[in-house]
Amino acid sequence: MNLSKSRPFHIASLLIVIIILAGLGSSLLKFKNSIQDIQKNVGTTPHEIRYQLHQSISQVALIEQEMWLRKRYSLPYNSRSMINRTEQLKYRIVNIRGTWGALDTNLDKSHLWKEIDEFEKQTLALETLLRSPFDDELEYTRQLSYQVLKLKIVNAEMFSQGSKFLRHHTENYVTKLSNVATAINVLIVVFILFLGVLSYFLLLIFKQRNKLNRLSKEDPLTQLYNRRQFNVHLRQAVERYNRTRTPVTLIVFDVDFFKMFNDSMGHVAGDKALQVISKRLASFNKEISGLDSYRVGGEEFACIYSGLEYEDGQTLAETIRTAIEDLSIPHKLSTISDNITVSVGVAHSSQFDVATMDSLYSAADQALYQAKEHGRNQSCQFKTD
Ligand SMILES: Nc1nc2c(ncn2[C@@H]2O[C@H](COP(=O)(O)OP(=O)(O)OP(=O)(O)O)[C@@H](O)[C@H]2O)c(=O)[nH]1
Repeated sequence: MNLSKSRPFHIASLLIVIIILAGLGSSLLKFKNSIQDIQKNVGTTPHEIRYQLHQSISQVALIEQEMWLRKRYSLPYNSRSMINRTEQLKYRIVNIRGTWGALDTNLDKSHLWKEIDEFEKQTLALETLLRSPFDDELEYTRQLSYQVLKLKIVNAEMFSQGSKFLRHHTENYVTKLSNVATAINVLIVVFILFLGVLSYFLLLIFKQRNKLNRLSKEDPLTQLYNRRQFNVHLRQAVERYNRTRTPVTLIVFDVDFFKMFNDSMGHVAGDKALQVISKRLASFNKEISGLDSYRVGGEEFACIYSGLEYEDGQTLAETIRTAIEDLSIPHKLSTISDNITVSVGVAHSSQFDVATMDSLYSAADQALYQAKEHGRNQSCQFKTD
């Protein structure tokens, strides 16, 4: 994977994620507002309007009833009580206007305003009549009954128009509500899909990252740690030694006469032999806690072990050397054995006042050279002068 090429892809993915999240956020906000809107315009406000309309009906019914009682018991009509009732009706009209005004609807309300105006006109006419002096009681009673009747008729009309309007309005909102519900369903599906796609891409990115991370540390032929990781670990071990005096043993070894092995057996067999040796080293890593093995060159390997004393370094080197010989990989052209052997060099941090990566590595390499010089298939410890 080309990292420089994948950067625009990552930026684009990030932008898409941000846009989708922003879209989801604003949709949820709209959804919350819609719910509040529906609550107000389908619940609270229509309920209040219905209450006001019913109140006006009962108020007019009370006026009519009082008229009838006054007629029956020959009481005066233009009493304070009757005038009070019309005043309450006027107050009711103000409330009716207010509640209708608060209803947020896209339906035309103009005919409702006309009904309310007419109702108010008839209420005022009744009030004027009640406040007016009269001479002819019979005629006055007739006019009053007629006015109450008119008031009752416009009241009934206002009530029926209002109820009809509220029914349409509610149906309208229920449609809107079902649209909102559909939108929410779509939103949920989109969100789930988005989460699915996001998880898939995240998984892909993590897998790629892990793979890249592993490849940057691993030797492709043997799956041992590579030279780069060897450098990192050796630097850390040496720094720790200089800080805390935790001893570091460095073992480097090289297959004997490997050129001849390749020449006689072929490169593929050479590769296979390197893999078999590496597998044995990998099992050492598991068996000996704190030991790490590396392929540091073509047929050159290294082991780092922190915590081992100087005297035990060569014992470990010998263990590794004999284990490789015991693999019994036939080497026909070797002049020292029938099988593949290795020569090993060992260096120990205690051999330096201030150890460095280079000094330790160069010491182990010198010891390896000594092992080769002395006939191969053996291990040598670095000797200080
Ligand atoms: N098959 C195979 N051969 C490799 C690989 N890397 C290096 N080699 C071979 O390892 C051989 C190393 O040869 P030399 O450095 O001459 O050492 P040698 O033949 O092992 O002899 P001494 O080290 O002196 O015992 C070369 O022929 C390289 O081609 C690899 O990955 N696979």
